[in-house]
Amino acid sequence: MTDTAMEAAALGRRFGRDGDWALWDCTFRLPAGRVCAIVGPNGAGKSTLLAHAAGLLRPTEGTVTVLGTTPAEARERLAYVAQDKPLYPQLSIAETLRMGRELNPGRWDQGVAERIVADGDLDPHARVRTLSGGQRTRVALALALGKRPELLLLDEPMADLDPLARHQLMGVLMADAAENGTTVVMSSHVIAELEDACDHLLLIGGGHVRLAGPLDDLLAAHVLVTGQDGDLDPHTVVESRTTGRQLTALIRPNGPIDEAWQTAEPSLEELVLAHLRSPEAPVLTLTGEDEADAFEADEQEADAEEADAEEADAEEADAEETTV
Ligand SMILES: Nc1ncnc2c1ncn2[C@@H]1O[C@H](COP(=O)(O)OP(=O)(O)OP(=O)(O)O)[C@@H](O)[C@H]1O
Repeated sequence: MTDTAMEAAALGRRFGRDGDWALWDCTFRLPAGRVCAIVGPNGAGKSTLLAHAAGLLRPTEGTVTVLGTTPAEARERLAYVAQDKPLYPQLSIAETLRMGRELNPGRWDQGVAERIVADGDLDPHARVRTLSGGQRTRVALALALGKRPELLLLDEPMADLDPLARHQLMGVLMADAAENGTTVVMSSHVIAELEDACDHLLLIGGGHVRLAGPLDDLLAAHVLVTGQDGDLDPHTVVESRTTGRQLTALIRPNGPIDEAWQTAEPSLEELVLAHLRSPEAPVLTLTGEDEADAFEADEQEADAEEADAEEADAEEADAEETTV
Protein backbone atom coordinates (compact mmCIF):
# COMPACT_ATOMS: atom_id res chain seq x y z
CA MET A 1 0.00 0.00 0.00
CA THR A 2 1.49 3.33 -1.09
CA ASP A 3 1.45 6.42 1.10
CA THR A 4 0.67 8.57 -1.94
CA ALA A 5 -2.89 8.62 -3.21
CA MET A 6 -2.33 10.88 -6.19
CA GLU A 7 0.69 12.52 -7.73
CA ALA A 8 1.03 14.79 -10.75
CA ALA A 9 4.33 15.76 -12.33
CA ALA A 10 4.31 18.60 -14.86
CA LEU A 11 0.85 17.43 -15.91
CA GLY A 12 -0.47 19.30 -18.92
CA ARG A 13 -3.55 18.78 -21.05
CA ARG A 14 -4.86 20.59 -24.06
CA PHE A 15 -8.01 19.77 -25.97
CA GLY A 16 -7.27 19.72 -29.69
CA ARG A 17 -3.93 20.43 -31.31
CA ASP A 18 -4.30 24.21 -31.18
CA GLY A 19 -6.61 24.38 -28.20
CA ASP A 20 -5.87 26.22 -24.98
CA TRP A 21 -4.21 24.37 -22.15
CA ALA A 22 -6.87 23.18 -19.70
CA LEU A 23 -4.04 22.10 -17.37
CA TRP A 24 -0.39 23.08 -17.56
CA ASP A 25 2.64 22.22 -15.48
CA CYS A 26 0.60 20.83 -12.59
CA THR A 27 2.82 19.28 -9.95
CA PHE A 28 1.55 18.14 -6.58
CA ARG A 29 1.38 15.14 -4.27
CA LEU A 30 -1.59 14.06 -2.24
CA PRO A 31 -0.84 11.70 0.67
CA ALA A 32 -3.10 8.69 1.18
CA GLY A 33 -5.87 8.81 3.77
CA ARG A 34 -6.65 12.50 3.33
CA VAL A 35 -9.83 14.27 2.39
CA CYS A 36 -8.77 16.74 -0.25
CA ALA A 37 -10.78 19.63 -1.63
CA ILE A 38 -10.13 20.85 -5.16
CA VAL A 39 -11.33 24.41 -5.54
CA GLY A 40 -11.01 26.99 -8.27
CA PRO A 41 -13.09 29.18 -10.55
CA ASN A 42 -15.26 27.85 -13.38
CA GLY A 43 -13.08 26.48 -16.14
CA ALA A 44 -10.03 26.23 -13.86
CA GLY A 45 -9.40 22.59 -14.79
CA LYS A 46 -10.84 20.73 -11.77
CA SER A 47 -12.94 18.26 -13.77
CA THR A 48 -10.13 17.76 -16.25
CA LEU A 49 -7.75 16.90 -13.41
CA LEU A 50 -10.21 14.45 -11.83
CA ALA A 51 -10.89 12.80 -15.20
CA HIS A 52 -7.12 12.25 -15.60
CA ALA A 53 -6.92 10.70 -12.14
CA ALA A 54 -9.84 8.42 -13.06
CA GLY A 55 -8.04 7.35 -16.23
CA LEU A 56 -10.67 8.81 -18.56
CA LEU A 57 -8.30 11.35 -20.12
CA ARG A 58 -4.65 11.01 -21.06
CA PRO A 59 -2.17 13.80 -20.35
CA THR A 60 -0.79 15.79 -23.25
CA GLU A 61 2.32 16.31 -21.17
CA GLY A 62 3.66 15.01 -17.87
CA THR A 63 2.22 12.23 -15.75
CA VAL A 64 -0.43 11.50 -13.18
CA THR A 65 -0.22 8.46 -10.93
CA VAL A 66 -2.80 7.20 -8.46
CA LEU A 67 -2.28 4.68 -5.64
CA GLY A 68 1.29 4.23 -6.82
CA THR A 69 0.46 3.20 -10.38
CA THR A 70 -1.24 4.39 -13.56
CA PRO A 71 -4.93 5.34 -13.35
CA ALA A 72 -5.73 2.47 -15.74
CA GLU A 73 -4.07 -0.08 -13.48
CA ALA A 74 -5.69 1.39 -10.38
CA ARG A 75 -9.18 1.35 -11.88
CA GLU A 76 -10.50 -1.41 -9.63
CA ARG A 77 -9.27 0.40 -6.51
CA LEU A 78 -10.76 3.79 -7.27
CA ALA A 79 -14.25 5.14 -7.75
CA TYR A 80 -15.15 8.25 -9.71
CA VAL A 81 -18.40 10.18 -9.62
CA ALA A 82 -18.47 12.56 -12.57
CA GLN A 83 -20.24 15.91 -12.48
CA ASP A 84 -23.17 14.64 -14.59
CA LYS A 85 -23.47 11.38 -12.56
CA PRO A 86 -23.86 8.99 -15.52
CA LEU A 87 -26.08 6.01 -14.67
CA TYR A 88 -28.20 3.66 -16.78
CA PRO A 89 -31.63 5.35 -16.83
CA GLN A 90 -33.56 2.18 -17.67
CA LEU A 91 -32.21 0.24 -14.66
CA SER A 92 -33.90 0.31 -11.27
CA ILE A 93 -31.89 1.34 -8.22
CA ALA A 94 -31.69 -2.31 -7.08
CA GLU A 95 -30.50 -3.36 -10.55
CA THR A 96 -27.92 -0.59 -10.50
CA LEU A 97 -26.54 -1.85 -7.19
CA ARG A 98 -26.58 -5.42 -8.51
CA MET A 99 -24.53 -4.23 -11.47
CA GLY A 100 -22.10 -2.65 -8.98
CA ARG A 101 -21.79 -5.97 -7.17
CA GLU A 102 -21.21 -7.92 -10.39
CA LEU A 103 -18.62 -5.47 -11.66
CA ASN A 104 -16.70 -5.47 -8.38
CA PRO A 105 -16.43 -9.08 -7.24
CA GLY A 106 -14.61 -9.41 -3.96
CA ARG A 107 -14.81 -5.70 -3.16
CA TRP A 108 -18.49 -4.85 -3.14
CA ASP A 109 -20.18 -3.82 0.13
CA GLN A 110 -23.92 -4.22 -0.44
CA GLY A 111 -24.74 -3.00 3.09
CA VAL A 112 -23.07 0.38 2.60
CA ALA A 113 -24.69 0.90 -0.79
CA GLU A 114 -28.16 -0.07 0.45
CA ARG A 115 -27.84 2.13 3.53
CA ILE A 116 -27.07 5.20 1.43
CA VAL A 117 -30.11 4.51 -0.76
CA ALA A 118 -32.34 3.85 2.26
CA ASP A 119 -31.20 7.07 3.99
CA GLY A 120 -32.69 8.96 1.05
CA ASP A 121 -36.02 7.12 1.35
CA LEU A 122 -35.60 5.84 -2.18
CA ASP A 123 -37.64 2.92 -3.49
CA PRO A 124 -35.12 0.30 -4.71
CA HIS A 125 -37.54 -0.59 -7.52
CA ALA A 126 -37.68 2.97 -8.90
CA ARG A 127 -36.08 3.42 -12.33
CA VAL A 128 -33.09 5.74 -12.42
CA ARG A 129 -34.77 7.80 -15.16
CA THR A 130 -37.59 8.70 -12.75
CA LEU A 131 -35.24 10.11 -10.08
CA SER A 132 -34.51 13.76 -9.41
CA GLY A 133 -30.97 15.10 -9.87
CA GLY A 134 -30.26 14.90 -6.14
CA GLN A 135 -31.68 11.38 -5.88
CA ARG A 136 -29.48 10.30 -8.80
CA THR A 137 -26.49 11.75 -6.96
CA ARG A 138 -27.35 9.58 -3.98
CA VAL A 139 -27.44 6.44 -6.17
CA ALA A 140 -24.13 7.42 -7.82
CA LEU A 141 -22.54 7.84 -4.39
CA ALA A 142 -24.00 4.50 -3.24
CA LEU A 143 -22.44 2.85 -6.28
CA ALA A 144 -19.10 4.56 -5.64
CA LEU A 145 -18.93 3.80 -1.91
CA GLY A 146 -20.26 0.25 -2.39
CA LYS A 147 -17.13 -0.40 -4.41
CA ARG A 148 -15.06 0.13 -1.23
CA PRO A 149 -12.52 2.23 -3.13
CA GLU A 150 -9.12 3.21 -1.77
CA LEU A 151 -9.47 6.47 -3.67
CA LEU A 152 -12.79 8.23 -4.17
CA LEU A 153 -12.84 10.96 -6.84
CA LEU A 154 -15.89 13.20 -6.64
CA ASP A 155 -16.61 16.01 -9.08
CA GLU A 156 -18.89 18.52 -7.35
CA PRO A 157 -20.73 15.70 -5.60
CA MET A 158 -23.04 17.85 -3.50
CA ALA A 159 -24.08 20.42 -6.11
CA ASP A 160 -27.68 19.24 -6.57
CA LEU A 161 -28.41 17.93 -3.07
CA ASP A 162 -30.72 19.68 -0.64
CA PRO A 163 -28.99 20.99 2.53
CA LEU A 164 -30.13 18.07 4.66
CA ALA A 165 -29.05 15.43 2.14
CA ARG A 166 -25.77 17.30 1.65
CA HIS A 167 -25.09 17.30 5.36
CA GLN A 168 -26.05 13.65 5.76
CA LEU A 169 -24.03 12.41 2.77
CA MET A 170 -21.02 14.49 3.74
CA GLY A 171 -21.21 12.76 7.15
CA VAL A 172 -21.33 9.34 5.43
CA LEU A 173 -18.30 10.24 3.32
CA MET A 174 -16.30 11.49 6.29
CA ALA A 175 -17.20 8.47 8.42
CA ASP A 176 -16.20 6.15 5.57
CA ALA A 177 -12.91 7.97 5.09
CA ALA A 178 -12.14 7.80 8.81
CA GLU A 179 -13.17 4.16 9.19
CA ASN A 180 -11.55 2.71 6.09
CA GLY A 181 -8.73 5.17 5.41
CA THR A 182 -10.29 6.03 2.04
CA THR A 183 -8.69 8.99 0.31
CA VAL A 184 -11.39 11.36 -0.88
CA VAL A 185 -10.68 14.00 -3.51
CA MET A 186 -13.63 16.25 -4.21
CA SER A 187 -14.10 19.40 -6.20
CA SER A 188 -16.56 21.92 -4.85
CA HIS A 189 -17.59 25.55 -5.07
CA VAL A 190 -19.17 25.51 -1.61
CA ILE A 191 -16.26 26.49 0.60
CA ALA A 192 -18.31 26.37 3.80
CA GLU A 193 -18.97 22.64 3.40
CA LEU A 194 -15.26 21.94 2.98
CA GLU A 195 -13.94 23.70 6.08
CA ASP A 196 -14.84 20.94 8.55
CA ALA A 197 -14.57 18.06 6.13
CA CYS A 198 -11.25 18.51 4.36
CA ASP A 199 -7.71 18.35 5.64
CA HIS A 200 -5.94 18.99 2.34
CA LEU A 201 -6.43 21.69 -0.27
CA LEU A 202 -5.65 22.01 -3.94
CA LEU A 203 -6.53 25.37 -5.43
CA ILE A 204 -6.39 25.50 -9.21
CA GLY A 205 -6.57 28.62 -11.33
CA GLY A 206 -6.15 28.87 -15.07
CA GLY A 207 -5.16 25.21 -15.30
CA HIS A 208 -2.29 25.64 -12.85
CA VAL A 209 -1.85 24.64 -9.20
CA ARG A 210 -1.89 27.83 -7.12
CA LEU A 211 -2.04 26.43 -3.58
CA ALA A 212 -1.48 22.87 -2.44
CA GLY A 213 -0.89 21.24 0.89
CA PRO A 214 -2.35 20.33 4.28
CA LEU A 215 -5.12 22.78 5.07
CA ASP A 216 -3.84 23.67 8.54
CA ASP A 217 -0.35 24.35 7.19
CA LEU A 218 -1.67 26.51 4.36
CA LEU A 219 -3.80 28.51 6.79
CA ALA A 220 -0.85 28.87 9.17
CA ALA A 221 1.36 30.15 6.33
CA HIS A 222 -0.98 33.13 5.87
CA VAL A 223 -1.93 36.03 8.10
CA LEU A 224 -4.78 38.48 7.74
CA VAL A 225 -3.51 41.91 8.71
CA THR A 226 -5.62 45.00 9.34
CA GLY A 227 -4.54 48.53 10.05
CA GLN A 228 -4.53 52.13 8.98
CA ASP A 229 -1.09 52.15 7.54
CA GLY A 230 2.16 50.29 7.88
CA ASP A 231 4.79 48.62 5.83
CA LEU A 232 3.98 45.25 4.32
CA ASP A 233 7.59 44.69 3.27
CA PRO A 234 9.15 42.11 3.21
CA HIS A 235 6.01 40.00 3.25
CA THR A 236 4.35 38.43 0.23
CA VAL A 237 1.04 40.18 -0.28
CA VAL A 238 -1.58 37.84 -1.72
CA GLU A 239 -4.33 40.45 -1.71
CA SER A 240 -4.95 43.83 -0.16
CA ARG A 241 -8.06 45.95 0.06
CA THR A 242 -8.71 49.44 1.34
CA THR A 243 -11.98 50.47 2.92
CA GLY A 244 -11.89 54.13 3.91
CA ARG A 245 -8.60 54.48 5.79
CA GLN A 246 -8.52 50.83 6.78
CA LEU A 247 -6.31 48.41 4.90
CA THR A 248 -6.87 44.66 5.07
CA ALA A 249 -4.37 42.32 3.49
CA LEU A 250 -3.74 38.61 3.29
CA ILE A 251 -0.01 38.08 3.50
CA ARG A 252 2.53 35.29 3.67
CA PRO A 253 4.89 36.56 6.36
CA ASN A 254 8.56 36.65 5.62
CA GLY A 255 9.75 37.57 9.12
CA PRO A 256 8.15 39.43 12.04
CA ILE A 257 5.05 41.48 11.33
CA ASP A 258 5.08 45.18 12.21
CA GLU A 259 3.18 45.73 15.49
CA ALA A 260 1.14 48.44 13.81
CA TRP A 261 -0.92 45.66 12.21
CA GLN A 262 -3.68 43.69 13.88
CA THR A 263 -3.24 40.09 12.89
CA ALA A 264 -5.53 37.05 12.62
CA GLU A 265 -5.40 33.62 11.02
CA PRO A 266 -7.61 33.59 7.93
CA SER A 267 -10.57 31.24 7.54
CA LEU A 268 -10.56 28.81 4.63
CA GLU A 269 -13.05 31.06 2.85
CA GLU A 270 -10.82 34.12 3.28
CA LEU A 271 -7.80 32.15 2.06
CA VAL A 272 -9.58 30.85 -1.03
CA LEU A 273 -11.35 34.09 -1.92
CA ALA A 274 -8.15 36.13 -1.64
CA HIS A 275 -6.39 33.76 -4.03
CA LEU A 276 -9.31 33.70 -6.45
CA ARG A 277 -9.32 37.51 -6.51
CA SER A 278 -5.56 37.66 -7.01
CA PRO A 279 -4.61 35.21 -9.72
CA GLU A 280 -1.17 36.81 -9.87
CA ALA A 281 -0.28 35.78 -6.28
CA PRO A 282 2.79 33.51 -6.16
CA VAL A 283 2.24 29.76 -6.06
CA LEU A 284 2.58 28.02 -2.72
CA THR A 285 2.80 24.26 -2.27
CA LEU A 286 3.47 22.69 1.12
CA THR A 287 4.30 19.04 1.48
CA GLY A 288 3.46 18.77 5.17
CA GLU A 289 6.79 17.03 5.65
CA ASP A 290 9.24 19.88 5.38
CA GLU A 291 7.23 23.04 5.16
CA ALA A 292 10.11 25.44 5.48
CA ASP A 293 11.90 23.96 2.48
CA ALA A 294 8.76 23.73 0.42
CA PHE A 295 7.83 27.28 1.27
CA GLU A 296 11.27 28.59 0.39
CA ALA A 297 11.47 26.57 -2.80
CA ASP A 298 8.13 27.80 -3.98
CA GLU A 299 8.86 31.37 -3.13
CA GLN A 300 12.14 31.12 -5.01
CA GLU A 301 10.38 29.58 -7.97
CA ALA A 302 7.78 32.31 -7.91
CA ASP A 303 10.50 34.93 -7.61
CA ALA A 304 12.33 33.46 -10.59
CA GLU A 305 9.16 33.47 -12.65
CA GLU A 306 8.48 37.05 -11.71
CA ALA A 307 12.02 38.10 -12.55
CA ASP A 308 11.81 36.35 -15.91
CA ALA A 309 8.71 38.27 -16.72
CA GLU A 310 10.32 41.48 -15.43
CA GLU A 311 7.11 42.13 -13.58
CA ALA A 312 8.08 41.77 -9.95
CA ASP A 313 7.49 45.39 -9.06
CA ALA A 314 4.40 45.74 -11.18
CA GLU A 315 2.87 42.61 -9.66
CA GLU A 316 3.47 43.79 -6.13
CA ALA A 317 1.92 47.13 -6.93
CA ASP A 318 -1.05 45.40 -8.57
CA ALA A 319 -1.57 43.19 -5.53
CA GLU A 320 -1.49 46.18 -3.21
CA GLU A 321 -4.04 48.00 -5.27
CA THR A 322 -6.45 45.12 -5.66
CA THR A 323 -9.79 46.38 -4.42
CA VAL A 324 -12.87 44.22 -4.14
N1 LIG B 1 -13.91 18.07 -23.92
C1 LIG B 1 -13.41 19.31 -23.96
N2 LIG B 1 -13.10 19.90 -25.13
C2 LIG B 1 -12.59 21.15 -25.19
N3 LIG B 1 -12.33 21.90 -24.09
C3 LIG B 1 -12.61 21.36 -22.91
C4 LIG B 1 -13.15 20.06 -22.76
N4 LIG B 1 -13.32 19.80 -21.44
C5 LIG B 1 -12.91 20.90 -20.78
N5 LIG B 1 -12.47 21.83 -21.66
C6 LIG B 1 -11.91 23.14 -21.32
O1 LIG B 1 -10.92 22.95 -20.32
C7 LIG B 1 -10.98 23.99 -19.36
C8 LIG B 1 -11.15 23.39 -17.98
O2 LIG B 1 -12.43 22.80 -17.90
P1 LIG B 1 -12.92 21.98 -16.62
O3 LIG B 1 -14.26 21.41 -16.94
O4 LIG B 1 -11.86 21.04 -16.22
O5 LIG B 1 -13.04 23.16 -15.53
P2 LIG B 1 -13.68 23.12 -14.08
O6 LIG B 1 -12.69 23.75 -13.17
O7 LIG B 1 -14.12 21.74 -13.73
O8 LIG B 1 -14.92 24.10 -14.25
P3 LIG B 1 -16.34 24.16 -13.48
O9 LIG B 1 -16.08 24.71 -12.12
O10 LIG B 1 -17.13 25.09 -14.33
O11 LIG B 1 -16.93 22.76 -13.45
C9 LIG B 1 -12.13 24.91 -19.76
O12 LIG B 1 -11.57 26.00 -20.46
C10 LIG B 1 -12.96 24.05 -20.69
O13 LIG B 1 -13.57 24.83 -21.69
